[in-house]
Amino acid sequence: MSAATPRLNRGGAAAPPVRVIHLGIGHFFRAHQAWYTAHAADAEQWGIAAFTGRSAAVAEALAEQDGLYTLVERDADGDRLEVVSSIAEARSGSDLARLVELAADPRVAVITLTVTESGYRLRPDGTPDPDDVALAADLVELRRADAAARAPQTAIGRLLLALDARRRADAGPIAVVSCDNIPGNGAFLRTGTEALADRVDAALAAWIRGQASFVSTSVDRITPHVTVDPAELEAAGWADLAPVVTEPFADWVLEGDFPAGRPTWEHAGARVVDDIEPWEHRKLWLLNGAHSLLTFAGLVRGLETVADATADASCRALVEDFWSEAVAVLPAGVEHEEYRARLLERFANPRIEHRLAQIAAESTVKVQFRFAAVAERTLLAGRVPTASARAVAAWIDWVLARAGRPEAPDARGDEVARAAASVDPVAALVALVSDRLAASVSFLDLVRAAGANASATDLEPAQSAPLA
Ligand SMILES: NC(=O)c1ccc[n+]([C@@H]2O[C@H](COP(=O)([O-])OP(=O)(O)OC[C@H]3O[C@@H](n4cnc5c(N)ncnc54)[C@H](O)[C@@H]3O)[C@@H](O)[C@H]2O)c1
Ligand SMILES: O=P(O)(O)OC[C@@H](O)[C@@H](O)[C@H](O)[C@H](O)CO
Repeated sequence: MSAATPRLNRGGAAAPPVRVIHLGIGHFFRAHQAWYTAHAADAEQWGIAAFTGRSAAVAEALAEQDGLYTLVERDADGDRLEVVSSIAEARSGSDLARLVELAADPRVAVITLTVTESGYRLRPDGTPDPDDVALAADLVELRRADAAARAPQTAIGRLLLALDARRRADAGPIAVVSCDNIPGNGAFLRTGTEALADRVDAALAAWIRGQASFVSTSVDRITPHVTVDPAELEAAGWADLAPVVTEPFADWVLEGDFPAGRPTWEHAGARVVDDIEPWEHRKLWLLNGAHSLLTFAGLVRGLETVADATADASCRALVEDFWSEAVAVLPAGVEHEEYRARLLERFANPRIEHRLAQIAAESTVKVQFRFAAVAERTLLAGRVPTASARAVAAWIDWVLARAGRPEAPDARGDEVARAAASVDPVAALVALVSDRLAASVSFLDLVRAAGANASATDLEPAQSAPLA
């Protein structure tokens, strides 16, 4: 950066007033919810106080530039740069005093979250795992008599701290909006939050049941974790410590109530619907399911990006077959042909370097929500789930090939390692994602026929060599 290039700043102008709290300042939040909020018709009334989930680094970078950052919309034939101005404050997640202060402010109307699927630390049905040590430690924190001394570490622990502050301040109802790729994310988060609140304080649990609205969302914008060349920004006239690259496409579908109001996100194209399930299934199965399948099949073939795997005929055939099986269990009336065609274009964008290794993280929960969900419904419909069995086989082949290599984090990694080392790894791994499928001998046969029939101990080291 040249000494003369100014860092982004508001030039003394005020940021919009904080009316939204966000937990988890990742790439996606900055490409999606913060962008929608900046494009609301009433954007000047809706500032976001964004808190990190773990490291404070991005909050420190944003704080140095008044919360502003560059969103680079990367199309196949060029970049479009935009400075997004909706983050009024960026804070470390450990700044609990500010979180509590804001949650107790009646002007704050919405709490959004992007903390990844595993960041909720909940089981797939939303219930907390009684053996989760981090949640157990947060329950101890949240029960401390001295409210000011409570210091929960998990995302849901901090959400409970915020909701309790609001209750104690009698600041009125609030909407809680999960924006992670989890089916029924609103009900999922409500189940976990209420169950944990029951174990903290009956008054808090009752308040949450009466005053907190849990909104479900389907969120869509491919946002890879890539860096931006500082020279590109310098050429535009500014320097930025926290730019984000995303695709031009964006979609947001929401179902639920906002009892204290919300930005007019529909001004930027968001849709509020009565029943989100069809939209959510279409997006999670077709887009995220295909991303996961391209990842497992692509990595074992030595491929590195979504665009590379999409261009590979064998990976593409797996995806097309999985799509055909998945659309057969989508509710009637959900458009899918144009959606599939558009997905292929989005995946093939050669300038979006979406690394398969990024999507490989937390694979177990994704296989459960994406492949196993389609296989179970196909069986229930009386059909043979050949394509979703192939998808599960691709996951198992990838798991077995990378045995002992911990590159892709997985909250269930220990269970996966035990299953992979068992005498029947196919049955044991399928049991991790679906009891129903594990009990189906014909499904296990389909998975084995698709290629997932190695035992972890049979693998030669060379088989794991091409993996990212
Ligand atoms: N990147 C995308 O294309 C995309 C698109 C749609 C939805 N999403 C959803 O957004 C999520 C985040 O994606 P991203 O690209 O922003 O990732 P990221 O790595 O840039 O950010 C993840 C955020 O989650 C927080 N986090 C992670 N683990 C946590 C934990 N255990 N407890 C609390 N906070 C935790 C991190 O601190 C960070 O703020 C995804 O997991 C997915 O559910 C992402
Ligand atoms: O970590 P995941 O698998 O939930 O998400 C990885 C990508 O599939 C995802 O980030 C997509 O790019 C996104 O869901 C597009 O809207």
